[in-house]
Amino acid sequence: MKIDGMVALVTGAAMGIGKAICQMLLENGAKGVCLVDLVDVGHRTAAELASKYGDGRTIFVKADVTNKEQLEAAFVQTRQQFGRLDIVASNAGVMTEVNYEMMINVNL
Ligand SMILES: NC(=O)C1=CN([C@@H]2O[C@H](COP(=O)(O)OP(=O)(O)OC[C@H]3O[C@@H](n4cnc5c(N)ncnc54)[C@H](O)[C@@H]3O)[C@@H](O)[C@H]2O)C=CC1
Ligand SMILES: CCCCCC(=O)/C=C/[C@H]1[C@H](O)CC(=O)[C@@H]1CCCCCCC(=O)O
Repeated sequence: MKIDGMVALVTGAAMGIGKAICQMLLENGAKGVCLVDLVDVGHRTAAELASKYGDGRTIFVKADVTNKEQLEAAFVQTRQQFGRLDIVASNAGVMTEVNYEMMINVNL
């Protein structure tokens, strides 16, 4: 897939598969990537990717994907920062037997 110049938003991007998706997008020419996650580690991940792939190509928005207002704010900030939004990777997910409702809300 040709992604030169495209802008992406990736949820659950602070670590794991989400972080790897961000790396893949940046390596393949994405103009910018918005990392969305509810943990502060996302700040460090965005900075690490910026130092590797170029300043101005990543932003981090702290948001819980189950919170409509926070998630919408992430979409708005992405468009404000990069001027467009082409790709959304809905990657955030949890697996827990303790809080089934929360698991469904995050994963769906
Ligand atoms: N690792 C695996 O073997 C498999 C993973 N998956 C799916 O792939 C996705 C990523 O998995 P991993 O990278 O292994 O998980 P991970 O646990 O390493 O990373 C998940 C990220 O999602 C974030 N997150 C969790 N709840 C959130 C919320 N409410 N709002 C925003 N961010 C939230 C976490 O803070 C974390 O940074 C998940 O959806 C998982 O269900 C599916 C099958 C297998
Ligand atoms: C197949 C189990 C792999 C577990 C290794 C792992 O890294 C777990 C990651 C979880 C992450 O923290 C959030 C998740 O949802 C991941 C677990 C996904 C498990 C899928 C199991 C599918 C199946 O039952 O075959």
